Amino acid sequence: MSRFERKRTIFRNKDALGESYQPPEIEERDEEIAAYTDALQPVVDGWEPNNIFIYGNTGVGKTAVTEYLLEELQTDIERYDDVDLSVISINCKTLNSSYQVAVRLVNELRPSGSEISSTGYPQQTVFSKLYDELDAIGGTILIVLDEIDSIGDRDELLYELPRARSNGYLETTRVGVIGISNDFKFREQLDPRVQDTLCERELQFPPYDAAELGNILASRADIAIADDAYENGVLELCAALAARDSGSARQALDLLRLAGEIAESTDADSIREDHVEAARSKLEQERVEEGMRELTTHGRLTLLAVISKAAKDETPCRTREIYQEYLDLCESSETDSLAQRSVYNHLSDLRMLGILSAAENRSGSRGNYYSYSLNVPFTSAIEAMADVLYLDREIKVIRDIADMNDIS
Ligand SMILES: Nc1ncnc2c1ncn2[C@@H]1O[C@H](COP(=O)(O)OP(=O)(O)OP(=O)(O)O)[C@@H](O)[C@H]1O
Repeated sequence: MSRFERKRTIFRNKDALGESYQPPEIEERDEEIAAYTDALQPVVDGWEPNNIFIYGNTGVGKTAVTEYLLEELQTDIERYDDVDLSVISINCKTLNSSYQVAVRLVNELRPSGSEISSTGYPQQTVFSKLYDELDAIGGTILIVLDEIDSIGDRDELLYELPRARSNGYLETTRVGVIGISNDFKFREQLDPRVQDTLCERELQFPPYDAAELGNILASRADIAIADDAYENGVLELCAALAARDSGSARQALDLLRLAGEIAESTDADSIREDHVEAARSKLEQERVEEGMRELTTHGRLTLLAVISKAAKDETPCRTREIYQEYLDLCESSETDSLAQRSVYNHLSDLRMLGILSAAENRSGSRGNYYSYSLNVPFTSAIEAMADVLYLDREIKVIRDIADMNDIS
């Protein structure tokens, strides 16, 4: 028997559950699509395009809907000879200033071999090069800037680009910017003049609920999963778990894909609910581990202090109690401890990462305070910690206490 053999019992087209797959149909976004279509109408009519700003949490279809609609727009517009549309899409994730975004755009537009270097020019020179490239193309150009918040406060390009024509930098070309972001604060932080232009049309994409995620999963499962290869209730469970956590279609699809992989690797004939549960705890653990990789030693010790309180069944608990636990851990691991204020900051970071949750309590004259709990299952948290912290003795004690208290 050969070592590698094809397994196709579970998946018909596994790529259809992957990140780069563009679904042929978009489910559950009719209202957003209608508003988006309306915002794009001037392109069809041959007028100056609107600048559009799309925002919403991660995984709610901002990119998928944009790609889908722009493809339809490009097809439909072929009927009109007097409109010449080009679309340039870039992801700004690794580009954290106007300068870098402008360089990337210039290089996207230039033939290979004549790209410009990413350093060494005055910003206005790069902008002028960009205008030259845009003017050379002519017609209408839509520039999609995904994860636009990465640009930070060096956002001059977002002010200049939409005004380039009225300021005489562009003669023949009409430019529209489509900015996409999952950072709600970004819009507020923009220079008001940038806000006015960039957010000419704003579209918010809300998180999906369980029923919507169920429909998205059902239509994707038709393409991705073999006939009869998932049991009743599996899609609903993936949808419910993702809806409860984030409302993200990406999370729901990831759960289904991983559940399928687990079913496949255990030679099951179909995906069952226990595969979904296993996938959930694996993904959760990955999320905790990913968050923890970013933490400093003291961030990890702070988290371990909360885990230790959870093992004793003493969460939610206040900063001061967590701090005491942290001091004990520092002492037993012979690590110099930080002041309470710093531990407080670590608790906030852990909360931002979604590893901890915090409830605000009112305590009358002494003001409000937070009580913290783990926001992930105890087992995922302690296992992830065991992988990154070399505190075998302390971790074993915490596990024993958790066993005694039936915490899992
Ligand atoms: N309404 C939908 N119908 C079908 N598939 C969807 C829908 N919404 C999202 N998806 C799928 O979910 C995944 C995540 O969607 P997408 O990348 O569009 O999210 P996003 O809002 O752009 O997230 P981020 O802010 O993280 O980039 C993709 O695989 C996409 O195909």
